[in-house]
Amino acid sequence: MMIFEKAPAKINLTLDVLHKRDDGYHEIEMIMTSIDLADRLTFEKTDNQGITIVSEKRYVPNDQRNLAYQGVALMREKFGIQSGVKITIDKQIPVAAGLAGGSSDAAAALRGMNRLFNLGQTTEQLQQIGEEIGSDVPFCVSGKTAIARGRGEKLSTLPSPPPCWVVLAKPSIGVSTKDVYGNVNIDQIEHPDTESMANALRNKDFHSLCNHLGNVLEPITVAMHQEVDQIKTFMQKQGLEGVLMSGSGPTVYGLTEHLSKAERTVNGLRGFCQEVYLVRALTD
Ligand SMILES: C[C@@](CO)(OP(=O)(O)O)[C@H](O)COP(=O)(O)OP(=O)(O)OC[C@H]1O[C@@H](n2ccc(N)nc2=O)[C@H](O)[C@@H]1O
Ligand SMILES: Nc1ncnc2c1ncn2[C@@H]1O[C@H](COP(=O)(O)OP(=O)(O)O)[C@@H](O)[C@H]1O
Repeated sequence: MMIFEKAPAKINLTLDVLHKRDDGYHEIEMIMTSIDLADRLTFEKTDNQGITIVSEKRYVPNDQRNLAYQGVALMREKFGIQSGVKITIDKQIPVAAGLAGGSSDAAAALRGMNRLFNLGQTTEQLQQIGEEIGSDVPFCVSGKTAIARGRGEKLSTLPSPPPCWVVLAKPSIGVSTKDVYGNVNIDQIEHPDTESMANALRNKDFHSLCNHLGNVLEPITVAMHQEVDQIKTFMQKQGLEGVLMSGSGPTVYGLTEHLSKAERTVNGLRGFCQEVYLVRALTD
């Protein structure tokens, strides 16, 4: 039997840092939403006892560094599963981009193992297991739209955005999430208005949504990499209604209701940025 799981990317509509915790992590409050850009994974039992990863993309790790591998390994350990598992990953989400591609693959692995071995775990139970792998994994188990607190693992669902186009551009630079959080200066933060964003979603108000986008990590990543600002400025000049960096970056996204505007922006971005995508927000 082969199990198929789709693993969508996320973008941050808001990301606020509240304070630094004693465990070294930051207490955050953020609204995330899934987008129609997804990896595709399959899971099947094998006769040997190991975990095998097959991917056409050479930059996807094929051992325990892979978050999907970690998801399968954790489920095998928790439920005493002896059988080997083969994972295939059709990687579509750019890596180390602020789009939670690895976390979404890990979440797909938890769902996939649950189905492959009939483990009967609820979404909440899988989210709890996901916490052990990474802060974004619990959200990715169910995806859609949610506000996340704590380290990112305490979730409440929200209505998804009204239909819109999402233009994504990832400059070819590497950003370390650890370094970005390390440069947060709590006293100088301009906090996003998270409650107004939640209301914009409840009211399906696209313009209010665009006006309340905010990410406190954005100025930190911009200070390290001016390419991020260059993309932001370009998207704004093209008239995209809301423009923001996702997560710790470096991917920048722009939102619009108008396909022609989105396509024009994509064509322009391709002149100076290699990784550009045009997708839709996932609606309820
Ligand atoms: C910024 C966000 C927003 O969604 O996403 P991405 O940019 O990765 O998409 C997340 O908070 C990224 O969480 P995640 O990718 O799981 O980070 P982890 O590997 O758990 O942590 C990497 C490092 O970042 C710092 N870290 C992470 C999360 C957090 N709430 N506070 C922190 O201080 C810690 O120093 C940690 O060692
Ligand atoms: N299945 C996977 N897909 C992508 N990256 C992975 C995966 N497993 C582990 N990684 C590693 O995780 C790191 C973060 O990748 P990713 O989750 O794409 O970034 P982000 O959290 O910024 O969106 C990268 O260094 C990558 O090598």
